[in-house]
This record gives sequence, C-alpha cells and structure tokens, in this order.
Amino acid sequence: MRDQILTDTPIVWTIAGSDSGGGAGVQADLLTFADLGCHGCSAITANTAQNTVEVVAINAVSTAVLDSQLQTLQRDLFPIAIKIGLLANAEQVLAVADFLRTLKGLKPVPVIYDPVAVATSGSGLTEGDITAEVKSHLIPQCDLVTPNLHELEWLTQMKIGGADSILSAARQLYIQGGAAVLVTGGHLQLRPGEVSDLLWDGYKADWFIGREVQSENTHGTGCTLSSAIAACRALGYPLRDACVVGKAYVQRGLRLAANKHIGAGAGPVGHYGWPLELADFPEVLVPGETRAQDYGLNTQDNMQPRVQGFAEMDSRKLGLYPVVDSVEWLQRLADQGVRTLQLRIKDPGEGLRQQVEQAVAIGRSYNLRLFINDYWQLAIECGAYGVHLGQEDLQAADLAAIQSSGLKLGISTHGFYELLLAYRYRPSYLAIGAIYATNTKDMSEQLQGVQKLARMVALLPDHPLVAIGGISLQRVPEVIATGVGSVAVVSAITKSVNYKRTLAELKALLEDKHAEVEPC
Ligand SMILES: Cc1ncc(COP(=O)(O)OP(=O)(O)O)c(N)n1
Ligand SMILES: Cc1ncsc1CCOP(=O)(O)O
Ligand SMILES: [Mg+2]
Repeated sequence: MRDQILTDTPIVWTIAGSDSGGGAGVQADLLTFADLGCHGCSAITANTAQNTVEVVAINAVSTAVLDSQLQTLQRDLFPIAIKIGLLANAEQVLAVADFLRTLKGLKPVPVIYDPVAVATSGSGLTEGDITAEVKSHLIPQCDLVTPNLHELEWLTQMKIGGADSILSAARQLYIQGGAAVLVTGGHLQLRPGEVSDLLWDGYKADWFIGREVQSENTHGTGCTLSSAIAACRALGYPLRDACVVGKAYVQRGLRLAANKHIGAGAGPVGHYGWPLELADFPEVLVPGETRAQDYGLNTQDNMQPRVQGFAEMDSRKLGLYPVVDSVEWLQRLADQGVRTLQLRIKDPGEGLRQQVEQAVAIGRSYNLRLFINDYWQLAIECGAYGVHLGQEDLQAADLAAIQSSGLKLGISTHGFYELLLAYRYRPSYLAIGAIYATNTKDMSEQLQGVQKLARMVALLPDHPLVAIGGISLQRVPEVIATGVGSVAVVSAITKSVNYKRTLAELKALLEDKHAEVEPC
C-alpha cells in the first residue's frame, strides 16, 4: 500500500449500486461526500435501470468486476471510511466481507452499512436471498448498520410495532453482528409529526427526534444518511456526532427539495451542503421528559422529571473567563478587573466549604459572575452566582434544586451530540471543548478544533457559548472569529510568566462593553 497522498481531503468509498435516475445509490453517495468535504470513490455493484417510478433491472456486476474496482482503489486511494449500500447477491456479499476483513487487518476503517435489499415500493433489489451471508459475514465487518423498519424486520425476523420492539430488535441485531445499529424511523411515527431514529451501540440507547417534512422527494434518504455518517466519521466525528449531523443533513435536503419537481414519482432528496441551522438537527431525547414514555424510556420508578430553563445570563458574551483552582488566584484576577471566573478545585482536602465561602464573598464584593465547578450543593448553600457541571454530572446533580435556587448553570459539551443533549436543558451557558490539545486535563479523545466550533456556534447564535481547552493568547483571534462570545482559559493565565501582562492582552482581545457585568 502506498502512503496516502491526498491527506487534506478524507477519502470515503461507497460500495453500492448505480441509480440511473440519479436519486439514490452511488450518485447520492458521491454528492453527499463532496458536499461534506470528502473525496468520494465508488465500487459499483450493480447498474440498476430505474427512474422515479420504477425499478426495471438490477444488472449486477460480476464479483471479478467488483473486486477489480476494490483492489484498484485500495492501491492508491485508501479509505478513511466506507459506506456500503446495495449488494446484489450472496456472492457479492461474501466478496465484500472478505475484502473488508483483509482491509481492516491493514488499518481500522469505519464501515457503515445501509442494508438495502427491498425498494420502498416493495420490489426486491437482490438476486436471491442474501440474509444469511449478510448476518454471518458482512455485518460482523461493519461498525454501524442503518436499517429502516422493514430492513430491521428482515434482518431480525421480528415484528416491529412500537418503540419497545424497535429497541429489542436493535439489541438483537447488535448481539448477532456486533455492529452498532441506527434504526431510521421514516416508516413509523411514534408521535405525530416526529420522525425519530434510534441508536443502539451496545451500551446506550438514544432517540434522535426529527420533524416530519411534507415532500414527495424522499428517494435516496437512506443512502444519503449512511453516506453522510461515513463522511462525518472520515472527518473524525465520533459515532453519535456523525449520526446527528447525518440526520440534519438529510433533513436539510428534504426541506429544501420539498417543492422541486424531478420525475413523475418519488423525486430525490436534495444535497445542499453542511447543515448550519438548528431546526434541521434532531432533538436528543432526554430521560425524564414526558414524551420519553412514547419512546419506551422513563420506565424506572425513580426517574427524575426533566428540568428545563435555568437563570439567564445578563449577556450572550461573557468575554474572558479564567478557570482557577484557588481562592488566591480568584482574588488576584478579581483585583485585575476580571469579571467572569470559575473556581475549579480538583483536590479538595479539608477546607472545601471554607474555600467556596471565601470565593463567594470575593464574588460578591467584586460583583463577579462566579461559577463553582462540580460542587453544586455547596454552590447553592453558599449562594454562588452559578455552577458549572460536566455531562456525567447531569444525571447525578439535583437540577431542580439548582434551578429553583436561581443559580446560573453552565454545562460542558464535547461535540454535536452532547451540545444538542445539553441544550435540551436550556442552561445559562454551554461550554464547548476541548478546542485544542491541553495539558491541564486529558481531553485527547475530545478535541474539537475551530472549524467544528464555528459550526456549533452557527447552530446557537443567540445562546451564550464558551470555548475552552488549549486556548493561548495567540489562538484567541481564531477562536473569537468563530463567533463564540466567551473564552475560558486555565494555563494561559496560571502558567504565564507575567500573568498581569497576559491578562491585559487577553482582556484587550476579548472584552467589549457587552461583556461587562451589569451593575446590580
Ligand atoms: C467553562 C468550562 N467549560 C468546561 C469545563 C469542564 O467541566 P467538566 O466537564 O465538569 O470537567 P472538570 O472541569 O470537572 O474536569 C469547565 N470546568 N469550565
Ligand atoms: C477543564 C477543561 N475542560 C475542558 S478543557 C479543560 C482544560 C482547559 O485548560 P487550558 O486552558 O489550560 O487548556
Ligand atoms: Mg466538573
């Protein structure tokens, strides 16, 4: 294998059928890859003859023709991710499974399989039954399978009637093949107007709730979704982020193509670039919300009802937001005129309450926006301005108590999925990190970068957002260029050889009149 030359643009393959009508299959896949910033390659399994109203022929290629495409691609254009669509017969399934086994032995590659076997019209798309080969050979080589409800029934032989049966079947499919399962919900609305997908990755079930779009142009949605997920995986997005961005990309395509007329039947879903509007993104179902019952959740008696809506910040832009680990640092920075601060004590020792009390007293006398990290009970008891919690704290903390005490709440997020999840609580601000590599905390698996930050800021232009992680004085300009209104820093200040000078430079870059605390 040669070293990859085109390293700037991730290479994604589709192994799928050509749709002569241009709405689905390889044609939809390549449009999707290009739209999301990837270079697409294709290995065509079948030259289907179809238009928007009929599938006339499948025209499978021989396994030799398929294999020659795969081997040729592998020699020069090694994939960062692969999407698999229509495999036209059992021989092709076995050939692709064998190829993937060898390829993945060279380098791990995420493989997303959209198990296309029957067209929405009901006509079979394969030559003969491929069920056994798919289940025993192909799915074990895949990382994610994206069946719709018919395909889920086909692969599990289970009758799907509601949320519980969707989850049971997804679990069974996972146990059979070891791949995560994203069940797409286009064929069954569990609640009116909601088109929801279930992700089961062997550990956690997540419902991604989308809004129904009235459109005839739905052809190619499954192909487009699985390709968008493959593209996002190639761009380095974790599975859950890839799924929510993929769903948003399809939603945008449905919405913007709704009034187009292409052909007499089901026209193609559109391909309109990166989704930047929150309305296209699914809502992540949160435990404890009323409608979770309809999605088979909230079955435990001790489930806390969801709390939503925390005290609002006085400004969308908090400007400079130093995070420090002692009352001494707090005092120094307050003396220098910093107005938003966080006390983050990771090694509490004996006098934790006393430190929080002292911090709150400083906060009061300098009129600070003072957040206490982790210790939400102490923050409430001592009357802090706010509390900052991580994702893992959301289930454990008493959010109702934080809300009723009137404290502001900041929540950490690490990517699109967590951002959407945390936003469901409508906290006072959302933190996004780690933007860059940092020595302050091990965040190596959760680096976001400024491009992703900009895309997340675009989703919530009016909500207070804070960027954190590895932000130095030199990096501040490119961070604020994303539109984020607040920048949290630890080592840029606490490890500076001259913190007063660094602080003055940071403030000059970050603070404008909107970032000041309004006088009480
Ligand atoms: C502003 C801000 N953003 C993120 C964090 C991280 O908080 P958390 O996820 O709770 O992790 P720890 O800080 O507890 O390690 C933060 N503290 N502040
Ligand atoms: C607490 C925390 N949460 C995400 S990154 C981070 C550390 C930020 O520290 P630094 O500004 O020194 O990189
Ligand atoms: Mg914390």
